[in-house]
Amino acid sequence: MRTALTIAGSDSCAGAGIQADLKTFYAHGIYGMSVITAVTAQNTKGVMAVENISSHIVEKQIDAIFCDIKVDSVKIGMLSEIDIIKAVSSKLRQYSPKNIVLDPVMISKSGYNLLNPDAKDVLIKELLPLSTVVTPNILEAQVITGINIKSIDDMKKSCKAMLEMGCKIVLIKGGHLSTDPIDILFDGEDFKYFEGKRIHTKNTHGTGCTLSSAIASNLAKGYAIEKSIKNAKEYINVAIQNSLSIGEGIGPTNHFYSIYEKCNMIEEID
Ligand SMILES: Nc1ncnc2c1ncn2[C@@H]1O[C@H](COP(=O)(O)OP(=O)(O)OP(=O)(O)O)[C@@H](O)[C@H]1O
Ligand SMILES: Cc1ncc(COP(=O)(O)O)c(N)n1
Repeated sequence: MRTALTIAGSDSCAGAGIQADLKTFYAHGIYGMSVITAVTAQNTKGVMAVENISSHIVEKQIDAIFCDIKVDSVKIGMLSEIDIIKAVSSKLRQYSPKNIVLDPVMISKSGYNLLNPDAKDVLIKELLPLSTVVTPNILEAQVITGINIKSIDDMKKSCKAMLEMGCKIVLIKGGHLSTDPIDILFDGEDFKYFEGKRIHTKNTHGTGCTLSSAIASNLAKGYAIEKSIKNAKEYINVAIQNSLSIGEGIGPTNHFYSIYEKCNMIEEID
């Protein structure tokens, strides 16, 4: 059984964060584990409150897992404070897992700041270089690089800047474009484009979390990065197509056991 670990915040309505990640791992046939960095009180309408977990307990959760279980892939989501970012980066340096997918979560779809702005530079310095792939959305890429993104060319410039800042591979997601979404992957040499048709729904709570944990699931199975992203894009498409109109706000993506059968992703390849 392959395993994946999410290091992220809890979302009480389970559309994003730890809960979305664990559902995604399960749907891929991966044994999912979690290190909780914050507890958020949120629903489809917004985030009402956040309580961070102490960096000491974050470290202890990471130790508890790595000293006992082989971890094939790590996905990192919401880390809101400097001491938590430092604790996670130092523990990941200690255990050096093979695959790390960093989703640099900053602001929720409902507009709540999930990263303390003071912690941005530490996130960049400590976690960008440690990660196998970093998956910012357009706004996050803008905040990280300072490059305003209005076009595909701007996305490419931003990709290059992210590599100069220490990323090994970056995937800038185009969900927030006004056109059909296009995600761009850059490894320092080639650009790869993942194009899709926009699904017209307001229910996209947790799309970024779902995509990054689907990438982590595929890496855990042994797929190379490009194939992992291709599979993850198929997964997020089905999850958005079947997203749920529960609650009054931005509803969640939906996860099915059958999705991975449909995408033929049950096998482990190495
Ligand atoms: N309406 C849509 N139709 C099709 N694909 C979409 C749509 N919205 C987002 N995506 C895809 O979903 C993935 C996540 O992209 P997005 O830009 O929404 O991430 P995000 O803003 O980080 O998400 P989150 O707000 O959950 O953190 C990308 O692959 C993107 O192309
Ligand atoms: C705990 C947690 N992590 C991540 C997100 C981002 O997801 P979204 O942008 O869809 O609100 C969130 N809302 N909550």
